[in-house]
Amino acid sequence: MARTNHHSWRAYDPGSFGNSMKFVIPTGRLFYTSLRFLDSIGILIQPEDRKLIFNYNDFTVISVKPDDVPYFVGLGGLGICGLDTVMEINRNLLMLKRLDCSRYRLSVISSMEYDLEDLDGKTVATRHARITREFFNKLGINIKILKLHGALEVAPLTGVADAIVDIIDTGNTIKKNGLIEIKKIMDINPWVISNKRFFYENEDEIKLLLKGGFQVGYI
Ligand SMILES: Nc1ncnc2c1ncn2[C@@H]1O[C@H](COP(=O)(O)OP(=O)(O)OP(=O)(O)O)[C@@H](O)[C@H]1O
Ligand SMILES: O=P(O)(O)OC[C@H]1O[C@H](OP(=O)(O)OP(=O)(O)O)[C@H](O)[C@@H]1O
Repeated sequence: MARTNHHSWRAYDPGSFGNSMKFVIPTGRLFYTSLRFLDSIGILIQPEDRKLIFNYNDFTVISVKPDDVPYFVGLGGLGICGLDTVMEINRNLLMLKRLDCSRYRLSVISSMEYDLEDLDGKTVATRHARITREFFNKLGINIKILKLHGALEVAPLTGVADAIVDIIDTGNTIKKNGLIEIKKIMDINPWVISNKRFFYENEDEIKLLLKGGFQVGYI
């Protein structure tokens, strides 16, 4: 297929490996983790301030906001993304390889020593509305969800919400703000993910690229 501009998804043929394979990585905390992983499989990217698209041999590496990685990978190619983001945004992707280099957890957090049942009828603020709804639904606990985009810790401290569902890494943020982890919902590792069609059309090459020995699974 003729390829006029390999930066454009329109010109991208997910069925053909090799000639400019897309690898979508997140900006933010996982950016350098992603570059280290790419380095380990032979894709050497030199980061540059404000630069979002990088080329290395047959690869085009594209950095987008973490929440947009599943969308771009859904169009074709491979990517790196936190498990929570895949579950929140697009579950129709393949989880190829778990990267054990770093780990977060997603937890229910509040300023009070609530039991989960105490949150029945209360408001929970989160960026992870889908995961939060499913978690409380499974327990038969009715909550109102307030969708916020960051600095969630402010919500229980100002009375805007009774609890939050948010990421904990070192625990410094909740400690600094006098908040308590009530219950862990899930551990979050970064994963190498793939568009399904792209994977099955290029399975051997991708396995070789990722050095094999990994499980292909659905969530
Ligand atoms: N150490 C980690 N382990 C696992 N997943 C991570 C880790 N760091 C970040 N993530 C993933 O990245 C997502 C967004 O994290 P981050 O805090 O980097 O976003 P952001 O602040 O919106 O990014 P940006 O700085 O570009 O605005 C998380 O929801 C999680 O999926
Ligand atoms: O346990 P810690 O190591 O303190 O990390 C947890 C904090 O990190 C994330 O926010 P981030 O820094 O991405 O900023 P945000 O609030 O704008 O999302 C998360 O939402 C917590 O606020």
